[in-house]
Amino acid sequence: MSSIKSTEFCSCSSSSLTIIDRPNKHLQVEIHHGLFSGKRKSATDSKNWYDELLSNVKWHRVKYKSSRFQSDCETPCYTAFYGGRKEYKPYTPVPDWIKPLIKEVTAHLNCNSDVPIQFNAFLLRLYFDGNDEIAWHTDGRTFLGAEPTIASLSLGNKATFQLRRMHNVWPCVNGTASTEGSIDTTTPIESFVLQDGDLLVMKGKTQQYWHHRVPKEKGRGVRLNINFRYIMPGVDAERGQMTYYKYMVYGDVPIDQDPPSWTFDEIMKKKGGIMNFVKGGVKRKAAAAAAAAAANSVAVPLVGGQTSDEKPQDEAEPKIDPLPATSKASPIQGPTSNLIPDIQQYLSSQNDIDEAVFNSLPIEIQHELVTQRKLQNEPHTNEQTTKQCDMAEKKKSKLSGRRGTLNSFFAKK
Ligand SMILES: O=C(O)CCC(=O)C(=O)O
Ligand SMILES: [Fe+2]
Repeated sequence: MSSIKSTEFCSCSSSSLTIIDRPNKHLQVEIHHGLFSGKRKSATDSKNWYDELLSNVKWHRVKYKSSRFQSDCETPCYTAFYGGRKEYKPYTPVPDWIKPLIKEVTAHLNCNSDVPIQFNAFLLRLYFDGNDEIAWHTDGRTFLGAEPTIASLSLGNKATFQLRRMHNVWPCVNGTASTEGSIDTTTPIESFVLQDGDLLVMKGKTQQYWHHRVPKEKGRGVRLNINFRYIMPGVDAERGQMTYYKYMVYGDVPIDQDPPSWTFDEIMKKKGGIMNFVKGGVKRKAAAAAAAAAANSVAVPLVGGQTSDEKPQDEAEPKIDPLPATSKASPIQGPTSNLIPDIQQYLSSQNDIDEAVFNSLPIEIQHELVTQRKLQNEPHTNEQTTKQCDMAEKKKSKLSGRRGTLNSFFAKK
């Protein structure tokens, strides 16, 4: 394997790094903070990768029948998969637009590493909101090697990433899948908050001894994750690659057919028609605002579901305590502060509206909703002319047409 150590793109010196190295617990994790966020563009590439992903990726929500459970399953977040080994099928070449990002992540890790690091398989996840998740799992697989280096880039909304120690996670003794009984309850769960642009790296025996997950979190907005792995040639690699494509792309759709997929804009529409209101150019801001708003909201992990590229989870989730509150979202910032009383009144009167979701909406939609409420509630005075009433009625009916879609978007889940 040729060395790809390079300082060409290296920004190691200017990024802060958290290193967790606990050999007695077989835990080896690094977090390279804020490396690839929109705010801190790299020296060589001015693209905002969050926007690039939202514009370019076609996402899947994979459905498959679990033979173990004899039931229909759906992955708990949107997924895509690029690469693997060309000699195996299925194989989707890594698209050109994402190559500079991969090059940069790889170069960055190599300038901090004595052994050459390379990646050929890329798992992409879109967590649309706090109901999307990935449950406890290990990334450990024979075809990734005994001690794989797995890098994971977070973009957009912050999220909680947790690790729990296991006794028999991978490779499982006697082929028995890990169960609740295998959790090392004497070792506390590790929790990190991954922010926009953080690159988390798991190394050494971490996959052999630890599960990780991203739990559901109330109020979380759009988050993206790219997971960088290297499928080694040889034993099990072909089957392994097939498994990735099955659980990230095809599900039960045969590989000679096109699996269903959606762009981010289509997902937004599917989620409740918000794009009907958002004119070109504003949509990225809407997603960015979603990230910012939920970043300020209180993080409360809920109970997990099932993994996606991994086999369905076969264990009851332990309930974990809610995380401590960080900072509470302010109802609204910036030029619309004169609307604060109206907005507060609006939010307190709308039991079915999630405040974090409201805060993430473009300002003009916030205005529209508040105006809509005022129109509905304000009694007409005797002084009102017929013309004014007509106009108000017209506006009311225009807005109520939009209301259904917005309400379904807002509905607290
Ligand atoms: O979204 C994340 O941070 C983690 C994703 C993950 O664990 C995986 O893709 O295997
Ligand atoms: Fe993982």
